[in-house]
Amino acid sequence: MSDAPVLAFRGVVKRFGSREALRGVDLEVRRGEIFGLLGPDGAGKTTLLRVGLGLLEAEEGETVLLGGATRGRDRVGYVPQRFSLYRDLSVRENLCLFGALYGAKRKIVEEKGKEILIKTDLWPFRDRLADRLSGGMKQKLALAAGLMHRPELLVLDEPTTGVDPVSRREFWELLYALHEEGLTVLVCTPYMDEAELCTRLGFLHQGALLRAGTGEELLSGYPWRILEVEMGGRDGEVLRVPGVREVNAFGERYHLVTGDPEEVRRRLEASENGKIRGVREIPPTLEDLFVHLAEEAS
Ligand SMILES: Nc1ncnc2c1ncn2[C@@H]1O[C@H](COP(=O)(O)OP(=O)(O)OP(=O)(O)O)[C@@H](O)[C@H]1O
Repeated sequence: MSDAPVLAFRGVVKRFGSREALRGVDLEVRRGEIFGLLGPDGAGKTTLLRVGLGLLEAEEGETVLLGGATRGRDRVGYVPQRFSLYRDLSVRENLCLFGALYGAKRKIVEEKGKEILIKTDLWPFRDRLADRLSGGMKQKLALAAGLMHRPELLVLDEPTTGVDPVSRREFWELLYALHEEGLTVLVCTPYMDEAELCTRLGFLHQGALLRAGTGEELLSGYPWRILEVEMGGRDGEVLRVPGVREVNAFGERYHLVTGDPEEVRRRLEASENGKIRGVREIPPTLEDLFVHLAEEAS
């Protein structure tokens, strides 16, 4: 049964009153992957994780955690979105508390805590109050707490939201190191750059899973081509020549979505717009794909 999914959702529907937060989600998270659940605020990511962990009950469908093992939840580490640690306890005290909650003996808890604090580079800060840690360190401590009972599956809800870029990178390096050691990871994020770090991805939009697959698989299904235009100034409107389906701004660079880049390039050149500094075709990104899927679904 080793290739049975670690977590499976089948036709899951979750309603809050008349609002359908999950609309028939089918998804499998397999052992050994870093599965990234992507979607904007309100897409249903947190709800899906909670249903998967049995913290919320779905109205329809089923979820199977670790093949339906009894006490399966004890084999999962959950790092919720909001900081869930005790601010008036030190880093080490927080970890010991989490370890004790899982019933391990004090000596084992302390040894395990030390090992995890070293692994997460928090050992030098072990006596600092949790409240006095930076945002990035708080998130690492929340992660450390989620590891205290040696889970097989680690579930993280937007762990790097509001964390600075350097700490975000460090956090992902840590996730990779844990993954190398055999941990399966399910992480949800609104950040497209983090999507590229996952081994497989699912796009959630208004409670529906639009697609799942590796980045490569997903991008191979993108039906359009992208022209990137460098502009001297911000004026995307002048780029709406015939043949352009969409204009997306990235600062002073614009991505034009089109089925015919050669024709659009000719038209832009013929327009003799002095602000256009350069036009080149680039491969579509996951962000281009997600915008496309979201529009198609709306
Ligand atoms: N306890 C609740 N009661 C009522 N509505 C809820 C509840 N929890 C979530 N919702 C609604 O369900 C939808 C999905 O919310 P969810 O928190 O799962 O989204 P999300 O993708 O995790 O976004 P965010 O990043 O904002 O948390 C939203 O419309 C939200 O308002």
